[in-house]
Amino acid sequence: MKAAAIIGGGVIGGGWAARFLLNGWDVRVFDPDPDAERKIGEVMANARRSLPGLSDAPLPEEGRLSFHAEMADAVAGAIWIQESVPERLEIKHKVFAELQAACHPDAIIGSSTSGFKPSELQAGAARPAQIVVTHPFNPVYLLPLIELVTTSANDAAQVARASEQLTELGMYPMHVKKEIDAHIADRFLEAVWREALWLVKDGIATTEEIDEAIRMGFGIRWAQMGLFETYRVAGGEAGMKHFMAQFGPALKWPWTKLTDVPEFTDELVDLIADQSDAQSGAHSIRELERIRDNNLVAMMRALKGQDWGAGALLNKQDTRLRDGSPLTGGVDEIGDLSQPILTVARAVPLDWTDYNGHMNEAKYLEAFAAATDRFMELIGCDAGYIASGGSYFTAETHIRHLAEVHAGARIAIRTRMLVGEGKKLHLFHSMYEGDELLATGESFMLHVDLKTRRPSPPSREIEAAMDQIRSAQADLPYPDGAGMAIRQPG
Ligand SMILES: NC(=O)C1=CN([C@@H]2O[C@H](COP(=O)(O)OP(=O)(O)OC[C@H]3O[C@@H](n4cnc5c(N)ncnc54)[C@H](O)[C@@H]3O)[C@@H](O)[C@H]2O)C=CC1
Ligand SMILES: C[N+](C)(C)CC(=O)CC(=O)[O-]
Repeated sequence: MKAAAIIGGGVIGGGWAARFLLNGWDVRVFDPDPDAERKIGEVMANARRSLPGLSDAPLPEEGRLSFHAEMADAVAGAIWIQESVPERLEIKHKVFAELQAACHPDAIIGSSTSGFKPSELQAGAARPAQIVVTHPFNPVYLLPLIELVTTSANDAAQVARASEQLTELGMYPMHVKKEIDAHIADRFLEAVWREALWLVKDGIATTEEIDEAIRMGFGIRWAQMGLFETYRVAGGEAGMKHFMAQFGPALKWPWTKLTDVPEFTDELVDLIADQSDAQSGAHSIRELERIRDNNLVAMMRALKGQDWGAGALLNKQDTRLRDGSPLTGGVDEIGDLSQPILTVARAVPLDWTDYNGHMNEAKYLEAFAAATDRFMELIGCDAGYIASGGSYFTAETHIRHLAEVHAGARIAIRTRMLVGEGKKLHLFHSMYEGDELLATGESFMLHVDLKTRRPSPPSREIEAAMDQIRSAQADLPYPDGAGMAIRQPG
């Protein structure tokens, strides 16, 4: 089991703790705040309902979380140390000195700093080469980008190791080789924030109007294509050169206040805080976090469907998680066939839940359909076979709901083949959380010729795989709840 030490468990340290824990790492926290344990507990509750369901593959089991009164204790055995203490250079230097006196010299020390250059963090350190910037984005448990900023003190092997660990955590390490204050993304965010502050100060727009201007338009566009790709499209058929020729001159017009910052007078701070209260004060911060997480999960899962941007990254992570698991391969590769076969193992995504606060009925069919697809693949009815003209069509389905299922629940589906002979395939799926039976789904399918759209016998290989499963499962009793119909109560 890998261990990470979290030094500073506030907004960002808490998010890092969740990212590591939910990816199977043990996490050891040091934070002098007596409320740190409660705060991380609340971040974990949000993360547990949102992060695991981003994946359509099984995540490792959650790691163990522990809190330590001494920094030296927290770093014992840690191969990754993530510093997320307040953004003050003298505090960070003091923390690095204490850390390096106690931690393993090969452990990576990543700093969450939003603005300091790695050379500033490394200055005066006992082992400068051990320290890199790993700048995350809030919420760290959902957003993949990490700006990995290094100096010439950091060797290539260390940078590769850091990138590898971050990738394993489902993140997107972007190696920023040329250090600069505030890295890449924060320079951008600061520029936008400065401009917004002027718009409020000058009475042009309220905080709410500015947020609407972002989220009703270019914000959605940025989330999927960024800036340059969006502008390339906006240049029409002539592309980027035409876009630059048309809109470049406006950059010199007096549209922006650029690097000027409005004075943070009491008046300006009150104006912005009051507008923000009027805009969002009906919700607590935890409620806003949950709304944000619901939206982020829905958007990222939509991008998964397009295999694009952050969604493409999630798909790659699913492939890594499935690799070597019993959820890939054919009948000869998955081992014991004598028990119901594991066909799905995943967490329930937030966007599978509904107004009743539990998994929507349509999603049971989606989960059981995934189990059927996996079973078809297992017996040889995979993408190649389907492309050659054979497949199965479902003729009848019956679902029973036996217990409530909530967002983040780690479910497993085990599948019995009740009939697998000739063109007939009759499956009985059981959905569990741990040992608790949550639902069953029964499907009757017919093998078809995709050209004639008529029932037809499957290939010899599929018949042989079904024979193998049938004989391995011959002694299993007929499952409880199979072959039922809806009856009149009483
Ligand atoms: N809040 C944000 O949106 C982002 C912040 N960051 C960076 O993350 C770092 C932390 O920021 P936040 O989490 O927002 O701050 P925060 O104020 O929420 O948390 C800081 C935590 O550090 C603890 N702390 C203070 N002195 C400590 C020490 N000597 N040893 C251990 N813990 C100590 C505090 O008790 C507190 O829990 C900063 O460097 C910041 O620039 C990075 C990305 C986004
Ligand atoms: C405001 N901030 C500079 C601390 C923001 C970040 O560093 C990244 C983020 O999450 O927006």
